[in-house]
Amino acid sequence: MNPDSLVDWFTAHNGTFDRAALTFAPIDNLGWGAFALRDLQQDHTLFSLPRDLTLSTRTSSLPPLIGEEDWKKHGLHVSWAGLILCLMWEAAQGESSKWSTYLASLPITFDTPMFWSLEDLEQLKGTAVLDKIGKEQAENDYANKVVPILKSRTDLFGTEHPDSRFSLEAYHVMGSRILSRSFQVEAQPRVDAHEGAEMDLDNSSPLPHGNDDTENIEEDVESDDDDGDDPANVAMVPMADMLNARYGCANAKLFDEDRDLRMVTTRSVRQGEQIWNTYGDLPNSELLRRYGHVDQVPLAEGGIGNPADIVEIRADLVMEVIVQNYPEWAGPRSAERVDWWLEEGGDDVFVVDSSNDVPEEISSFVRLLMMSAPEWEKTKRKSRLPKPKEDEAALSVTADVVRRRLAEYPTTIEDDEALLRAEQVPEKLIPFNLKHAIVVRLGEMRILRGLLRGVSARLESSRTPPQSGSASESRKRKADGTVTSGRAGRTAKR
Ligand SMILES: C[S@@+](CC[C@H](N)C(=O)[O-])C[C@H]1O[C@@H](n2cnc3c(N)ncnc32)[C@H](O)[C@@H]1O
Repeated sequence: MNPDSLVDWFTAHNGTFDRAALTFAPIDNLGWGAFALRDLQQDHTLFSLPRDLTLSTRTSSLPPLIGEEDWKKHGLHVSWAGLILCLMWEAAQGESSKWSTYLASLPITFDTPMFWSLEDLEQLKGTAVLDKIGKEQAENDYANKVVPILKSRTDLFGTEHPDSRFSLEAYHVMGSRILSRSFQVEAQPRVDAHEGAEMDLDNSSPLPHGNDDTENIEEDVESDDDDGDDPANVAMVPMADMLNARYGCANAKLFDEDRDLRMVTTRSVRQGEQIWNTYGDLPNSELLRRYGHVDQVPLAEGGIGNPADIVEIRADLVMEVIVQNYPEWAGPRSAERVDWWLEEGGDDVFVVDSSNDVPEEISSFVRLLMMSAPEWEKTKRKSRLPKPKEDEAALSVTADVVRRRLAEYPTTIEDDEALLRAEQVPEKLIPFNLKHAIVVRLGEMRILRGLLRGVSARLESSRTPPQSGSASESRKRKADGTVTSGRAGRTAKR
């Protein structure tokens, strides 16, 4: 990559670039990055570009050549297949494409799990990454949408199949470029009443690419009133995609104006400082999946990690734990209740953050599965998810779920900490992918351990014997000397 020729190309196509304000330089393990050449005030425009210099299905020369009817007939308006085809098409045009210098500057290799070996992927077991890589879905799209149009329009794509410019490999490379570098750019900028003419690209972080999102995109494309995920809004934005991002470091952002897009400083920047965009302060699992890197910054509680880390817990694991470990608590017809939960808008995955609190959705879901038959009938009639309640049932189930969840990782926290400690010896450098996998799973396991500690402490205090003699306690005392505690009536020996 030659940043000077990129800047020359950019300005020759009506982009503006403040050469006195910023420059690009390579950085160890981050690729290229932007740096301030002098002290900059907040609201300084670093560069700007006209909308027609972005590369999307709206601006590429390919869609008009295929025609709207055929484009839709091949499903190229749904998911990223059409945009990926546009990128392959523009790259195949060589110098005659408006974007040739830009496309030539983009990476062709990636550190994302999409390109990992099966052995490396094993190291991600238990994390939120594995189910979301989307390789199979991308390959289905290629086979079912792209190959048929390649074959039916030999006047455009030639007769040689597979042509390396339109191969599956090229499809994955272009998909990964979109995944790690694209922005959400709407046809007409939204007017933000508070910010006047200048509009913040709220979704300016690059969009995800993969099978998990494809379905959402499909739904949104079909819905007239919400085009938030419309693939036509996904665009490559030359120059804006040269900025790196790190948790809490953002000092610049892309703004969408009537005629152009502008990269503007959002706070003052000192000479020599890196200019950081934001990718939305994502957890390491998402950073790795989309961008192929992880963030490690100093944490408030000590050590390093990513404060945005989260852990996903599947609702079916919670149900499994209740049915297996608490059959006496489980209300009848769990499967019917789960279906109802999903129909009422409940999630099938619960998100745990680093607050050590039981997510309200888990408490609500546990209540639903444990309520008596009459309570269940009443809840159904009201058509409202149960109010979350962090009682003994929710705490006990959560503790068991967390233990089960921790067992899904291939290692323990202690194993991974030992691996990282061993890396202090220079000749014991951990291979790149393994290091990333360790950082992702360690962040997740620490969140789970924090939650388990918090839940165990709260359970312990909820079981502390109350002052004797209260009327309600004597009502709960049983003849066999056990005392029921909590709404689910779990017994505890005194
Ligand atoms: C939008 S591009 C940014 C420009 C990129 N560095 C380049 O050389 O073209 C996103 C890519 O930059 C790299 N990157 C961005 N932020 C990073 C960070 N905090 N740590 C490591 N790599 C980072 C990752 O490879 C990511 O996929």
